[in-house]
Amino acid sequence: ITKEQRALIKAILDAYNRHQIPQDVTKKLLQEQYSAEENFLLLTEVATSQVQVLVEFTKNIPGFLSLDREDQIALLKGSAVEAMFLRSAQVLSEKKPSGYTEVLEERIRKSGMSEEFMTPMFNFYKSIGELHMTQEEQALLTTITILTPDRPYVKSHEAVERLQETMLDVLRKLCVLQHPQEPQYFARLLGRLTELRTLHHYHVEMLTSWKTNDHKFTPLLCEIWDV
Ligand SMILES: Nc1ccc(C(=O)O[C@H]2C[C@H]3CC[C@@H]2C3)cc1
Repeated sequence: ITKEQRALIKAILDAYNRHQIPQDVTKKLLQEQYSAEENFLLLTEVATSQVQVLVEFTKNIPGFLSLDREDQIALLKGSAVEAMFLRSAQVLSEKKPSGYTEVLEERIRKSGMSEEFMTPMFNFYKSIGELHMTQEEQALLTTITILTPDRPYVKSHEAVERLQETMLDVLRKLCVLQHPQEPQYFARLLGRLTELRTLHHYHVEMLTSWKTNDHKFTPLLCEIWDV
């Protein structure tokens, strides 16, 4: 790993750790009473807060702000769902003593979300948990998801691809260093990105079913997901 790559890892990890869901949102998850309506409202708050965190994190990805402005928006809109599930999977798989993960899982299960969506989502959470990713790997994998060149409406495909390749190169080297006994570890991480895309598809259906049952979204969620 070169000096520049070490600096890149540090910049991305700092940004990833600096932008987390605010305490007041996680506290609410623990305190509010349980009902499908209340759980849905809390999930809406979690999702909204995760999108805000995602936007702030993305702005700190070295090179992102030098991309074409419209492409920056296209990348954010195209990756929001995947970055959100990646982050919530990482949060849920850290068995924190705060009981936050159990409560979030409980509220997700009782939020009026359809069964057919819940199963793939919790399978994904489990598969992320089994990887025992380091903080750097989590931050880099999220960055790679955001810098996916083939999102809808991305114009300068090559510019995004160059940036993503830089991150993929760093992650590959990091995996070799941090998981020497698992030569396939890097490939397994990238395999999670494929699983994320199927979740993305389920998510669109989940949003539509919530919308048709007149569930309220925040303006930010409506804007980022065009609902
Ligand atoms: N009004 C909405 C509420 C929640 C979501 C959502 O995607 O929730 C995700 C955030 C994390 C908790 C459930 C999943 C993972 C979308 C619209």
